[in-house]
Amino acid sequence: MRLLISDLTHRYDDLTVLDRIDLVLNEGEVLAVIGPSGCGKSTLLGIAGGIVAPSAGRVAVDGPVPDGCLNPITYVFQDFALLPWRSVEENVALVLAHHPLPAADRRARVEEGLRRMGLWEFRQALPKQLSGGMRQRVGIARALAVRPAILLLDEPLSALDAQTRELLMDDFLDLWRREKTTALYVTHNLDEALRLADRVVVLSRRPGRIREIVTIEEPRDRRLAPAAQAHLAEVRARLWHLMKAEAQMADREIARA
Ligand SMILES: Nc1ncnc2c1ncn2[C@@H]1O[C@H](COP(=O)(O)OP(=O)(O)OP(=O)(O)O)[C@@H](O)[C@H]1O
Repeated sequence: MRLLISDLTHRYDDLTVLDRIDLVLNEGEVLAVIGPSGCGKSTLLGIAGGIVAPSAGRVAVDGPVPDGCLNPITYVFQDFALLPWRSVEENVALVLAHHPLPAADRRARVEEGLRRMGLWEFRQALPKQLSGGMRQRVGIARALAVRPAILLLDEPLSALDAQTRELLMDDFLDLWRREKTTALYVTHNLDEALRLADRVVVLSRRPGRIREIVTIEEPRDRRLAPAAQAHLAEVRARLWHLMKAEAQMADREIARA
């Protein structure tokens, strides 16, 4: 399934946050969105997920809904958004609560999501008994339980320390190696974008406009290999050059406000 965003503009009252965004997320593609603080990245994700109605323009999906998919476009949140009084498996099951499913199918989906994220042994734990990384794995398992066609990830690793971020990135890579994933991935972090994305969309400072879309040619699996480093360093320099000027200007605007 593809996600098509055309001529999208969004305003909160007088504040224009996104300006004429045209973007296609292709099936099987991971598209990272980076840009300075406040440039409208989360708003873009909210509009893509149907939570925020755009002021102008359109978001459409194209292609058949895959078998077993209960919610074609599904979120993974930055702050995990788990219910603290529910166990891991109950948190995952929650997204299935409003779907009329046979009990066996419900159980199978929960188990599948938990196993895919290495959480099966922890199914009866409460969120507070888990590390931050494990909590985010629960958030991902919950998203997977609906078998989404498109994942929307809003800075999913930003609440985690650097080591845990590395581990979670490995989890994403494992998951995406095993099965085709289509994802829009908002991040502040250039290194995450360079490890995980097929293409990187650089937004300008607010109002967010597309400054450039940079393709990372190196296959994801080979990005840690020495032979990939020259290409990745070149892409990183290009992305940083684009981001730096925007971030500096955004910083000055925030300082003046
Ligand atoms: N519901 C809202 N009502 C009014 N203004 C909002 C609302 N949501 C966001 N904004 C403002 O819109 C702008 C864009 O916000 P958004 O969260 O989309 O940016 P962002 O790029 O994701 O920011 P960050 O990188 O800091 O997370 C910000 O100035 C924010 O304060």
